Amino acid sequence: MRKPDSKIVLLGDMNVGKTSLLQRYMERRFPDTVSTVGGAFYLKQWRSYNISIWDTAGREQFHGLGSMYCRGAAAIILTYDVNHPQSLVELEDRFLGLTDTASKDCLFAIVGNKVDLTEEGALAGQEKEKCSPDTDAGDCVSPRVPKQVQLEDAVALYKKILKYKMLDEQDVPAAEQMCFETSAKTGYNVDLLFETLFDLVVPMILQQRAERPSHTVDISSQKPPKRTRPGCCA
Ligand SMILES: Nc1nc2c(ncn2[C@@H]2O[C@H](COP(=O)(O)OP(=O)(O)OP(=O)(O)O)[C@@H](O)[C@H]2O)c(=O)[nH]1
Ligand SMILES: [Mg+2]
Repeated sequence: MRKPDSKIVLLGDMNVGKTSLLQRYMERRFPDTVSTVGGAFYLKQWRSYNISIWDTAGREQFHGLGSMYCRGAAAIILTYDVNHPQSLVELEDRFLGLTDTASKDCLFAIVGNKVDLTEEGALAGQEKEKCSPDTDAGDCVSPRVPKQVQLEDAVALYKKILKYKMLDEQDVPAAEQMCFETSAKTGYNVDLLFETLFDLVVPMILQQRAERPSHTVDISSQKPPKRTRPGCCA
C-alpha cells in the first residue's frame, strides 16, 4: 500500500454520525453502524493523491486516543448532531484540545449532521415521506423537529477555533465555506464536505513536497575517501 499523501480526521461525540458520513461518502450507502472502537481509516484517491480519512470513536473511554489520530492531520472534521446542542459544546470542550498534534496549517471543517431529522431538512430538498410499516428502513425519514443548533452557532465556533489556533481569518478559508450541514442518511452535502476538503488539501501536499529537503545524493560527484594505511580497517 502506498503511503498516504495527506490525512483527514473525523472527530466528535458518540452517535453524531461520523462513521455514517464516511460510509455514505466511500460506499454510497447508509448501513447500520455500531459504535466505533478505537479508530479506522479509508484511503481515498483524489486526482493523483492518496488521502487517508480517519474515523475515530466518540465514546469517552477512547478519548485518550484522539490526539494520536490527529497527529500530522491536514484537516479535521469536527462533527456534531444538529438536534443535540451538547454535541456542539463538546467539540470545544473535549475535542478541540486533541487537535494540537495536527499539522500547523491544519484546516477545520465543522459539520452538523442528521439535518434530515429537522423541519429545515425539508427545505434542503429531502422530501421523502414518513416511514410506513412496509417502507424500506433506508427510504424513510423520522418525524421532523425544529433544528436545535443553528448554522450560525457553528460559524461562531469556527471563529473561536481560529482564535485558539492564533490564525488570521484572512489566511484561512471563510467560515461559510467550512461549516456544513449534512445528512449521512440522505447524502445531503456529504460529497460537498469531503470534496471541498480534498481540494483544499491538495495545495498543502504540493507545498509540503516543495519544502521537503531532497534526500537524493549525486554519487557521481563523490570522490572515494583517501586511504592512509592500505589494508587497515581500524
Ligand atoms: N437520521 C439520521 N440518522 C443518522 C445520520 N447519521 C447517523 N445516523 C444514525 O445515528 C447513529 C449513530 O451513527 P454513527 O455513524 O455510528 O455515529 P458515530 O459518530 O460514528 O458514533 P461513535 O462511533 O460512537 O463515535 C446510527 O444509528 C446512525 O444510523 C443521519 O444523517 N440521519
Ligand atoms: Mg463511529
